[in-house]
Amino acid sequence: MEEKQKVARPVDGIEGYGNDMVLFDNQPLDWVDRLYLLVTPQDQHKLQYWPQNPQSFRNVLHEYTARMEQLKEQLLKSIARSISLPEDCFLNQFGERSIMYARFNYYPPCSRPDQVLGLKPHADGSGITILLQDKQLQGLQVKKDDKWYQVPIMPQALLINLGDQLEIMSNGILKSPVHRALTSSERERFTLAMFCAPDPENEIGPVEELVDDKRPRLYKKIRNYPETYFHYYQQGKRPIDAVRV
Ligand SMILES: O=C(O)CCC(=O)C(=O)O
Ligand SMILES: [Fe+2]
Repeated sequence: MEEKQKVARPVDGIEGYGNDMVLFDNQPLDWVDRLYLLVTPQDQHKLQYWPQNPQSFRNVLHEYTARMEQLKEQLLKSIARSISLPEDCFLNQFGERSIMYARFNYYPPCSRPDQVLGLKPHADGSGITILLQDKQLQGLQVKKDDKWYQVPIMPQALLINLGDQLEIMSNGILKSPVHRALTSSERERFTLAMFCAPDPENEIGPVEELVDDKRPRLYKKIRNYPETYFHYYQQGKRPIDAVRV
C-alpha cells in the first residue's frame, strides 16, 4: 500500500498509480486499479511514478519496452504489407518520436460481477496495443455484430489489438474493435497493456493509397488523438466518431 502511495497519480495527471479520473457526473467507473507510465520516448520518463520496489521493476520494464518497440515495428510493417501498402507507411506516421504507454491493470475481486465491469466497453486510442493477459483468469471480451465473445487465455502469447489510430490511417480498412473486461467474485486479475501510438505532434490521417473515388476519405486528419479520445472515452462515447468526415 505504501509503495502504491509513493507513486500515486496526482488528481490532475495521467501517470502513476490510481483509478479513473472523474471528469463528469454519472460517469461509469471501472473496477480496476492501474499503474500508467509513459515508457517511450525515454527522455520523457517521469521516474517519480516508477516504483522502486521491487528493485528489479525499472530494469525489467526498460527491457520489456525495448522488446515491445521491436515487435511494434515488425507488426506495423507486416500489417502494411498485408494490405499491399509500402511497409513504412504506418511507421512514417508514427514518426521518430512515437510514444508507448504501459498500463498495468489490476482488477480486484468484486462481489457483484453481474453489475460491475472491470473496464467499460471501449476501443483503444492507440495505433496498436500489445496485451499480456492474466495466465489464469479470463475476462476480456470483444464485440462483434452486437455480441460479446470471450477471448481465450493463451499462456505465452501476446494479444495484439488494433486501436483507433490504425483504423484512421487505414481509412477504415482495419478495424479497432470494441472490447471490455469483466470482474470475478473469486479471484483478482492482472494484465499489462502496452499502447503504441504516433507522436502526438504528428498529423495523422488515412494513407493516400487507400483514398480514391471508390473509397472516399472516411476520417479527417488529426493531431494529438489521445486528447480527443480521453474526453469521449470517459463519457462512454466512441472517440473515433469525432474524426469521421
Ligand atoms: O485487461 C484486459 O484484458 C483488457 C485491458 C484493456 O483493454 C486496456 O487496458 O485497454
Ligand atoms: Fe483496451
